[in-house]
Amino acid sequence: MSIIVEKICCSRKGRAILQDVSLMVQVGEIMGLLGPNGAGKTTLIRLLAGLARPDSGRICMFGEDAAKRSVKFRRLMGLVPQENTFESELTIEQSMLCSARLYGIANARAKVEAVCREFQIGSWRKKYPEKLSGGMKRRAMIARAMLSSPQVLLLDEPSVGLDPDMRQEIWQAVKKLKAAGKTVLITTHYMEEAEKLCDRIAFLRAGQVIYQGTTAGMRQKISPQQEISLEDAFVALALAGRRTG
Ligand SMILES: Nc1ncnc2c1ncn2[C@@H]1O[C@H](COP(=O)(O)OP(=O)(O)OP(=O)(O)O)[C@@H](O)[C@H]1O
Repeated sequence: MSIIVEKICCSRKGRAILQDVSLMVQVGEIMGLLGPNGAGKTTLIRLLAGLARPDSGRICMFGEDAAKRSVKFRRLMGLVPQENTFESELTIEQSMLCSARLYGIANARAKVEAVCREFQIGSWRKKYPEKLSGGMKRRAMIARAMLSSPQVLLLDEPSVGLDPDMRQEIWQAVKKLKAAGKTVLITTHYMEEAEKLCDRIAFLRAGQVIYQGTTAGMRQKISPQQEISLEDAFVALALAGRRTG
């Protein structure tokens, strides 16, 4: 098992954000985190990345306990957050070189070359982030996260705000990660993305995992007799929460 999340509870300012969240992600799997706004997806990603601590529960990656905050744990995973994190005064290439040196990668320049080739980051790597489209930046962020050769990639809404063309490019990049045997956890509001990209999904609502399985399984669970779209299944699950909550 690549990621094990066991009974995680997390609160902020006295309010429960995640309640008893358990999740298992297999090695080489693309797992999608779905759910309405405010369900707790980003909070879970932040906990997995070691950027915040849960109140209780356990997170393990490849057998390494997150609570230990070890270098080994941090090196297991690469995080691609929602917002652009490239330095505005550095070119993409300079930023990548800085990251590679911070990671202590021996031949930093060669590694940057290799990931740029892998993720088709051409001559535009010499440009400053403000000159690049959202899709280019997002692809470069995925490439940068790969510099330390992590086993697990955490992608927080990687294709939000991108046109269909750019979105497909991001999907290709994510498929490359899977082909390389990486485990990917991805949050998304795009049902097409979940359907086309994710092996399995977990649906969060008000801080709880209420479904874990395939997208087909979720559609079937909501409407066993008649085939419905994933979007309709999503809305039904989200609305059921509003009625009971
Ligand atoms: N540091 C914090 N202090 C107080 N509340 C917080 C904090 N971080 C998150 N929250 C709250 O926790 C809830 C879950 O937020 P989170 O960003 O994890 O949801 P999400 O599922 O990623 O939402 P979205 O789909 O809109 O990105 C929200 O109600 C948010 O306001």
